[in-house]
Amino acid sequence: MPKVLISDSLSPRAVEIFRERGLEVDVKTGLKPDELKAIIGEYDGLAIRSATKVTKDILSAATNLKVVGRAGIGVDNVDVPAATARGVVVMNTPFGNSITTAEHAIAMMFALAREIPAANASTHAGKWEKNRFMGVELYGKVLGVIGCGNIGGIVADRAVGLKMKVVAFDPFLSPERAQELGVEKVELEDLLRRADFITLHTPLTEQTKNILDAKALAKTKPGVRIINCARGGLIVEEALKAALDAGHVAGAALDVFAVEPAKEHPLFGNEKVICTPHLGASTTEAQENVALQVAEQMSDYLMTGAVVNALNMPSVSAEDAPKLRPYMKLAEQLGSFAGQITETGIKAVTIEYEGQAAELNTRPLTAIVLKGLLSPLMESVNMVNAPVICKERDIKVSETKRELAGDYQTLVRVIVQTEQRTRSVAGTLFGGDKPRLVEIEEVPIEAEVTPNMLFIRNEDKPGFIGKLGTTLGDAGVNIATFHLGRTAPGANAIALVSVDQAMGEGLLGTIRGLPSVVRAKELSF
Ligand SMILES: NC(=O)c1ccc[n+]([C@@H]2O[C@H](COP(=O)([O-])OP(=O)(O)OC[C@H]3O[C@@H](n4cnc5c(N)ncnc54)[C@H](O)[C@@H]3O)[C@@H](O)[C@H]2O)c1
Ligand SMILES: O=C(O)CC[C@@H](O)C(=O)O
Repeated sequence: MPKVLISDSLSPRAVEIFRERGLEVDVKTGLKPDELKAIIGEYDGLAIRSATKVTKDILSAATNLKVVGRAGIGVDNVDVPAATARGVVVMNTPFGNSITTAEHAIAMMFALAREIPAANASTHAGKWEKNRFMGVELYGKVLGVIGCGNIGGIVADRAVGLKMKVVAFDPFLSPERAQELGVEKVELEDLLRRADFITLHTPLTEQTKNILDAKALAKTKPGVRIINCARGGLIVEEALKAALDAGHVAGAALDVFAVEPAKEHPLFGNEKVICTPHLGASTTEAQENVALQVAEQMSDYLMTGAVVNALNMPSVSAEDAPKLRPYMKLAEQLGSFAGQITETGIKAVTIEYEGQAAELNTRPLTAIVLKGLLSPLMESVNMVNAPVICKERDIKVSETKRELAGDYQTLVRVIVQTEQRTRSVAGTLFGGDKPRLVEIEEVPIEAEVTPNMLFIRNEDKPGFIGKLGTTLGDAGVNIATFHLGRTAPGANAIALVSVDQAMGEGLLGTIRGLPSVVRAKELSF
């Protein structure tokens, strides 16, 4: 039974769902990195929010870990490349807290416009400072949205409802989506110059880090108010302090900080600054949503192989997972076969899907072909990191799909182009779920893949089969099955022999020395 650790505070719904789905679950929050490292090896899944840092070091001890599930959006607390390298799927819940976070940004904007926190504190202190707090209306003001994805889009929609004019900077925002939202797509400089309020909703990336630095802040409209409910590193906090102190920025509302938890900060105590402790996603509804989603996604993956919302792996729906299962086996066998008969550097791989196979979600199949292909050539390859390894090594990967599959209702063919030649291997499913090889290097054959196999390219001449059988028999190697194929009588032929044990280089050398043998290779699966 797969075992999951919940290491941050998640809604109790997550525990219920894991148990209902037949998983064992432990809840251990507030673990120090060393404490997490000491126990992570026991778990197949790790469910987190933002407090747990899933570092390379933690992952190095995660010997059984298959999936990290982030109950939320940002995965900047997970070393995704390190997880990918170890074959750990990283999932998030991209929509579960979007409305809640957008509402927090809108609440922050109202709070800034009317200085509600300071007025509240003053009134509680019995001061009744009616003349001290003079706010501004939102009506008719320009809101600049930096990052107009899920959350930015909801903020823009709400702001349009408040009769604000919304301008958005987001290189990936399509003109159609901008029109649909009723926002004007602008460049960053334009946004900075025009906005009365600026709200940030991008992920923290190399491009967005410090997007509001001293230079950018200097270009903003005097009296601008800034809201950040995305990530701390988007604003240079010292530059913001200087702009507030100079009176250029009228106010800032921050839910996120460069270093969290932020227990001390140069902006704390400043009346122009409103702070919340990363509460953007903290509503009952959002926490139920993300806990439920992450538990379901992780359970699906661990119990059925379905993949949803993964950042480092193609999606596989729960409906597709059982259909794909026999194909996954076939695809891995084909990839492994091709990898084992390939002797020189791989330049390109083409995976052809024909007939029924062409109608499937082929991305996971291609990923597992690549895993099979690379496994004989290097260590620690899995279907999560195999596509990345191919990219890093300039191995061009392509897929083709065809409706008709010749003699077969369904066919997968792997074509590997090396520095010297092209090799191919194809297979089908017999009875819908039994993988069979049906073509090797364009020669038709019909064989089941078994743990130990001998692949021979030979000249189609009499006497070859007898000599091979005698050689294997003399070496005490039992033949389980023997498959032959050729393109025409006397032409190039292949033999694929399933044997009951590994053979070793000595015996293989003898086989290579037999008349008619062009090439012999021992394969293991
Ligand atoms: N405060 C919180 O509790 C809280 C809660 C949820 C999400 N978040 C943060 O909010 C961020 C946004 O979430 P989302 O669901 O809207 O993500 P999203 O992926 O839907 O949207 C992000 C948008 O940023 C845009 N973007 C990327 N690079 C950009 C750049 N260089 N300049 C301008 N725009 C750029 C993208 O095109 C995308 O449209 C998350 O990454 C997360 O860090 C915070
Ligand atoms: O889990 C949280 O409270 C914060 C979540 C938020 O930062 C996110 O990226 O989804």
